[in-house]
Amino acid sequence: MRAVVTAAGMRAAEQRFFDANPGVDLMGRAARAVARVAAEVNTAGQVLVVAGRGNNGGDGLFAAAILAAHRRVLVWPAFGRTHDAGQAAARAAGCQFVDALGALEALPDCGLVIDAVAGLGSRPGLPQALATFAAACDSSAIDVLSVDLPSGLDADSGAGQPSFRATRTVTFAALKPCHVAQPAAGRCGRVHVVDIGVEVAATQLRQAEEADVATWWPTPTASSDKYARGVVLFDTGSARYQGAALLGISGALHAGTGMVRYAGPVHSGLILTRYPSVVMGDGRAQAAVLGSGWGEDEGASGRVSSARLHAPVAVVDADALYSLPGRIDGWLLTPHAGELARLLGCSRSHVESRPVSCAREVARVTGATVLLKGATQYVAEPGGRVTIAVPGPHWSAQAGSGDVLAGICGALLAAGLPAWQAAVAGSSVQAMAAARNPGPYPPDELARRLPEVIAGLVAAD
Ligand SMILES: NC(=O)C1=CN([C@@H]2O[C@H](COP(=O)(O)OP(=O)(O)OC[C@H]3O[C@@H](n4cnc5c(N)ncnc54)[C@H](OP(=O)(O)O)[C@@H]3O)[C@@H](O)[C@H]2O)[C@@H](O)CC1
Ligand SMILES: Nc1ncnc2c1ncn2[C@@H]1O[C@H](COP(=O)(O)OP(=O)(O)O)[C@@H](O)[C@H]1O
Repeated sequence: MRAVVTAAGMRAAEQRFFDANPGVDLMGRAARAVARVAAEVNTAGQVLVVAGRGNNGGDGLFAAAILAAHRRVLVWPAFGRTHDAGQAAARAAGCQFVDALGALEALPDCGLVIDAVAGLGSRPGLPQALATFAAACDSSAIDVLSVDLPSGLDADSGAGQPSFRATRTVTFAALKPCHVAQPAAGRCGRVHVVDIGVEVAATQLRQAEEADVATWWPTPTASSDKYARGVVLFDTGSARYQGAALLGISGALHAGTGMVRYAGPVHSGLILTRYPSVVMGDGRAQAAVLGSGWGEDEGASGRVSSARLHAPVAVVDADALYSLPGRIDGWLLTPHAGELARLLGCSRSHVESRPVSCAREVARVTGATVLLKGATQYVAEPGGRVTIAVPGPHWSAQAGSGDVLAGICGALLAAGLPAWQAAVAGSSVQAMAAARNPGPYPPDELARRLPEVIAGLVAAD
């Protein structure tokens, strides 16, 4: 699990570090890390460092000085003034200083650009000269290494802004929200989190890693039977959305559930032809999956109440989200941004600009865990902790992916995982299956790829 720290949290951690370790050269540590990754990305070519006025520029200038020992380094102080000591070090090391025009002219002869314009202090957007330069980097496809974050992004949000687009980002001590929340995260490239000695406190926002999913995944033992592994009761689908029932069941079976019961309106012939192990009708279950493919069904609250008679907890998806039976501790809600907006009575764009606080609010009010689906998948617990799932490629943005995901989460809930782990593991494993099978697979085909991903995960654990 990786901590995700806001700019204010990072500055506070840095202050605590300096109070305890006066005189330690943190900038030197940061600069050495930048130079090390720069040398990994591009071993010998000319390097162009774009340096801003603040400490981020200082990191870039000291890195320039280190790199200049072995190769030609150009420095563009984008605002004329830069960090004084950093500038002196870069000059002493023989870096050549250029202006905006010189930087643009030199670009074709460079193998790497280091973006050290702004980091934690970055305001959204770029001034014109930098925007022109960043666009030139994009169109020349040169490697860009951003220090702390691509300048122009806001450290604390996932909002897309005119900014540098990095191939790699070197950040310090912990991830920041812009590294993990889309669309900003898509501009960071591969993110290296470097330990520079600054300790960050445990955070309420974290990002899960594959190793977490491997640790949590329920694997059968010699004493397992179908009931011990968990029974999932599905009431999903409708005459119009029959496929939703098949997709959810596929998710649960390919995620390794002990048994599936189906109590929805889709004809048994259709279900059993595809999945002969499904037991038709109600019965005792460890978790239910409700709502996928219901449509605007009149009987929603009756269907939710009926499921409560058979299962202690449920995954609540799609149209069942609007028929919640009061406080539902231990349950899992799986809205996308539009559905969460309807639950909160606000606009979709409001949810998209404040995903963490919106998901937290619904979790707090209902007592359930909320999995907010989308390009970044946030799992908010009633106590306020939010875990971001392992990210995956955007091919998964298609009708039916959410139905499969509800089924996977149902299997994990039935196996006994707490709702937040079921949500994080379920959404992560779906993303991992998509990442290991790049391309436009239909959601049911991707569900069939889950077993090989899960087998690999549990074997590696
Ligand atoms: N905290 C730590 O543990 C450590 C921190 N370290 C480093 O310090 C960095 C933080 O330094 P910081 O506080 O000096 O702010 P910083 O990121 O340089 O930004 C301010 C400058 O940027 C400018 N500017 C802003 N937005 C802009 C934009 N969109 N486009 C263009 N310019 C923009 C802004 O302009 P102004 O507001 O003055 O007009 C001002 O000049 C941190 O990210 C890390 O790299 C490491 O050395 C060691 C460990
Ligand atoms: N941009 C994206 N990148 C990756 N995955 C996405 C993206 N947008 C949506 N998804 C995935 O697609 C699914 C969409 O769910 P949902 O909107 O409920 O669709 P449906 O109800 O049709 O199955 C979610 O599971 C989410 O994981």
